[in-house]
Amino acid sequence: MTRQIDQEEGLYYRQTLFDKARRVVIKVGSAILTTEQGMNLEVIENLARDIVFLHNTGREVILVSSGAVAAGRKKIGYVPKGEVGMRDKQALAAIGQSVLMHIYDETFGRHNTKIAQVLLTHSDLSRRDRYLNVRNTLNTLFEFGVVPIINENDTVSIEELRFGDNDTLGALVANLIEADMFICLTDVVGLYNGNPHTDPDARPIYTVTEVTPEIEAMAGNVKSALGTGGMQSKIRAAKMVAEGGGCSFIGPGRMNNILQQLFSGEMVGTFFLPKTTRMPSRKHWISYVLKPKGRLVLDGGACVALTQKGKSLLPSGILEVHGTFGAGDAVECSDQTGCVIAVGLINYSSSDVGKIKGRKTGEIAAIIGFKDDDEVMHRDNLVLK
Ligand SMILES: Nc1ncnc2c1ncn2[C@@H]1O[C@H](COP(=O)(O)OP(=O)(O)O)[C@@H](O)[C@H]1O
Ligand SMILES: N[C@@H](CCC(=O)OP(=O)(O)O)C(=O)O
Repeated sequence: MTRQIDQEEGLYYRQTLFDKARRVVIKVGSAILTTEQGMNLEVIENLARDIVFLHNTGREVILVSSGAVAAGRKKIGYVPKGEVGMRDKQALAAIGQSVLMHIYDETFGRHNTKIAQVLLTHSDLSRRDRYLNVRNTLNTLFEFGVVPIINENDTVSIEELRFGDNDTLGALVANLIEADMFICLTDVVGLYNGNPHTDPDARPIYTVTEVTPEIEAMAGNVKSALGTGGMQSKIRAAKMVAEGGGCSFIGPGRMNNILQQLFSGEMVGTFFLPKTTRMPSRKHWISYVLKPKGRLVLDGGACVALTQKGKSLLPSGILEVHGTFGAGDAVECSDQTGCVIAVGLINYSSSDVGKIKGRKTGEIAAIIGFKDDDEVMHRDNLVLK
């Protein structure tokens, strides 16, 4: 049952948590960065001024900026016949990314603040060594007093292995650097209980104590003309951040001095409280960064062992193996109805699990010729869903 809180209590949490936030990730969407004519320089100027204000309070700030594809479209006057295909988007991002960074460099420069460009692909975060390396680089940029500006490296990203949207990328970056606050700026005032563009009765939600299926259902499958993820991916992002122990905010990117207003405790937009128990960073990475390569179907006993007794997964409880994976890959576990109950790092390849499923741990070596681990998935590498 979600805890309901009134406006006054919501305001108290907001003021306390914004005040305490030292590390902040701000994500800005294409919807507000562009106008009919080109890049929205007024919004970018406001944003830069606002970020510099935060930076000058001693906070460490990262900007995750969309807009490369939109900027590329404006630059070459690209008018798509239908939905813009992946191939065109990759080329448009290559054109627009430099336009975007040029504008940021000039704008932040006018406020005596230096910026850095960091372009990431999914594999930069899914390989643990690269993940930690990105963290080191961002920490070094903070030490240099520079504001990192991050985008997905769309031009070289492979369709099946993309973050897909910058809301997700922003949330993953927030967890990577253990940010206190993830601020998602968009073209609506916040989360409504229905799409405000189409539902006249839609009402704003000021505080979300927990991202429940009911909250997730508030976002239909709708987005702005230039946006990618819509409200759905923003809510999912807020959930990821909450699991990692951070707060999130979704609100109006066109509002003047929005960041200054937020940090002085104004009741604008939607504020998401953190979870009281923080998921350890490594488990968060397994759960949200890695893309599962397969699925195991477990019997009733194994489901109970994992979900209620905190046990590791042994071969005897596995009924079926789906997909092709190697040792070390992320694999989902489901019950017999297909409901996913956990995800974790597997110790054996799909062909080996296929051979040892339903058998006793003591039989592993005899069946496949070796035994590196008793468990197919160790509980330290396993996250319940
Ligand atoms: N419940 C909701 N509350 C607010 N906005 C919603 C809701 N459901 C869908 N939306 C849509 O989400 C859009 C914002 O997402 P998106 O277009 O991806 O923007 P961005 O480019 O900033 O990421 C809004 O313009 C609105 O049409
Ligand atoms: N990486 C893409 C943006 C992807 C994206 O998530 O867009 P948006 O929904 O506007 O935040 C770009 O720079 O155009």
